[in-house]
Amino acid sequence: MKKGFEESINIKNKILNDQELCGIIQEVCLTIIESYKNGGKIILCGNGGSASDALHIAGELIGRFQMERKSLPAIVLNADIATMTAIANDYGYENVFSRQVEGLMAGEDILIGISTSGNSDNVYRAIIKAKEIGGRTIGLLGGNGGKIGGVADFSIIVPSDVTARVQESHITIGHIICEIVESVISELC
Ligand SMILES: O=C(CO)[C@@H](O)[C@H](O)[C@H](O)[C@H](O)COP(=O)(O)O
Ligand SMILES: [Zn+2]
Repeated sequence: MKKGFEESINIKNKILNDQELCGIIQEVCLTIIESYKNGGKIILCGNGGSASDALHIAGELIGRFQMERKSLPAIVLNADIATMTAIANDYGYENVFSRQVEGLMAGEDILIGISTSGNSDNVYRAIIKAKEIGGRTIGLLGGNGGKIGGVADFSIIVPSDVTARVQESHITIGHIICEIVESVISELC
C-alpha cells in the first residue's frame, strides 16, 4: 500500500522540480485565458480514466472551481454517448473524437487531449483535426509523450509509465490549471 502513495508523491515531486514542465503548464494557463478572452471554448477528450478526468475538468470550468465568477465554456467529447456510438459504428472508434472536433471546434478554441500513453489513436486524430481547423492543442500525457506528444502544440508529459500514477498527476495538474485560469478570469469580470 505504501508503495502506491510513495510513487504518486515522487512523481508529483519530480513535476514540481521540473522547471521546463512547470513552464509549459504556465504557458498552457495563459493560452487558455487568452482563448476565453477571445470568446473561445475548451474541448476535452480521453478514454477510460482520462474520459473521467475530461468530465471532471470541464465541470470545474462550466460550474466553478473555488471562486464565484461567470461560467467558462467547456465541452467533453466523450460525454455524448449517442454521438460517440453513432460515429464508432459508422466511421470506426478511432474517429469518435476527430469527427466531433470537425463539427464543434472553431479557430479560437482549444482542444485538450488526455492520454496516459500518448498513443490513443482517437485522441491523436482529434489533435490532428484541431490543428487543421487552426485551434490550439494541448496534450495531457505520460510515458514518453507517445505520438500525441509529437504533434500537440503543448505537451504536458507526466514522468511515469504507470497509467494510474499518470492519471493521479493529470488531475492534480488539471486542478492547478483551473485554479489559475479561474483566478485570472474572475479579476477581469
Ligand atoms: O483508468 C484506467 C487505468 O487506471 C483505464 O480505464 C485507462 O484509462 C484505459 O485503459 C485507457 O484506454 C488508457 O488509454 P490512454 O490513457 O493510454 O490513452
Ligand atoms: Zn484509472
